[in-house]
Amino acid sequence: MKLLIAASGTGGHLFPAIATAEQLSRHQTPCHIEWLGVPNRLETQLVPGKYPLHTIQVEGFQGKPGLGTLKTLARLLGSVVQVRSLLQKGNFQGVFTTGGYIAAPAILAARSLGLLTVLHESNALPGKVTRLLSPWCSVVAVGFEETIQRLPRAKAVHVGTPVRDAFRLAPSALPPLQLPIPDDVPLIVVVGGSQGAVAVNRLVRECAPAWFEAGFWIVHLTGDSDPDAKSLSHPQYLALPFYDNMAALFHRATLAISRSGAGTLTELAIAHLPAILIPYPFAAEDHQTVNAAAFVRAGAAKVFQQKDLTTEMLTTEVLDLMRSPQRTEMAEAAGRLAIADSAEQLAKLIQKTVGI
Ligand SMILES: CC(=O)N[C@H]1[C@@H](OP(=O)(O)OP(=O)(O)OC[C@H]2O[C@@H](n3ccc(=O)[nH]c3=O)[C@H](O)[C@@H]2O)O[C@H](CO)[C@@H](O)[C@@H]1O
Repeated sequence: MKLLIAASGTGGHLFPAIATAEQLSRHQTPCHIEWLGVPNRLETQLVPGKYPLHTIQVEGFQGKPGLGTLKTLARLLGSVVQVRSLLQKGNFQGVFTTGGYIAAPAILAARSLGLLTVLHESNALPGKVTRLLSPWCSVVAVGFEETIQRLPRAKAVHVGTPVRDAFRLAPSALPPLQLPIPDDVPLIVVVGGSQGAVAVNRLVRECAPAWFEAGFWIVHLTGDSDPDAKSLSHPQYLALPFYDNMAALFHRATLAISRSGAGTLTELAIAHLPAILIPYPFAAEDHQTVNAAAFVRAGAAKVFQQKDLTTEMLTTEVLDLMRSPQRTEMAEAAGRLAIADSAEQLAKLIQKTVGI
């Protein structure tokens, strides 16, 4: 089988696609995979060397309809033509996409050629492209069970969201050379999605002295756009713009303070890690709040809106939670949400749908 994977932009779109691609490559009948992305996005760092990467320019529809919308529409049509030609020349049999802007030309081009298309939607509240184009897909795999009801015209199946291989293997210890953290200390990990979260970073730095005093250590993944990322220094504090070995870090951590992107939530569940969630307030249609609500309902996390959360509130909440048996219950609840074999399920679905 020859498959085009259209996944672009953030870790939330790319890591599940890469995990699925790796799973497909393990199949007895190997699957030839090529990638469709956008120039200058994360895929240009993660994909080359693994799969041939084709890039096109795409953008989303923003704001009120007007001249800008017409230009975007014209560009979308242009990109559909480009993807059609790629699919035809390359003799691809199907398309797999993890949604977002890149999914629109990929699904439309595949559909216009009668090719089979599998879409994975990791968010509880499906994005615009998913809502609009899911009825055109052969099958839509969803990360949250509740999403099925939000896509009444699609053939939707709940498979969870695939995670990187390291999350599915026995947990490895944190490499002491990368993160020298004593074995017996309580550890808070702060993560703002694949791009970091400047507002959360600021809040955490203000709360940190009280947490250090309580004996906690902090690993702070700041992202690379925080100008103050290096402003805090303490023996119990390690700040990094990005860290790869999230599986080892989440398995070692006692509590996470996190945005509520679907990728991170899935990993928190697999690592049985309780969390304080602060949804990104500017995420499209506030979808991170809907993701977080599913974890709160399950008892796996607590959620605070950024606009309501003060330094005092977060300081106390963390101190209380780190000392409370409620954390264990939250960890168990997180574990119940985990679908560890999501990549296998999704790879099988693609194989069945596209026909290898
Ligand atoms: C701002 C925004 O709109 N983000 C969206 C984006 O994901 P975004 O990439 O922001 O967030 P996710 O939580 O889905 O994924 C982040 C991924 O990056 C990894 N990571 C993060 C930091 C780090 O140092 N190292 C590392 O490996 C995390 O472990 C995770 O796998 O797409 C997701 C899937 O549609 C959405 O749910 C998110 O709401």
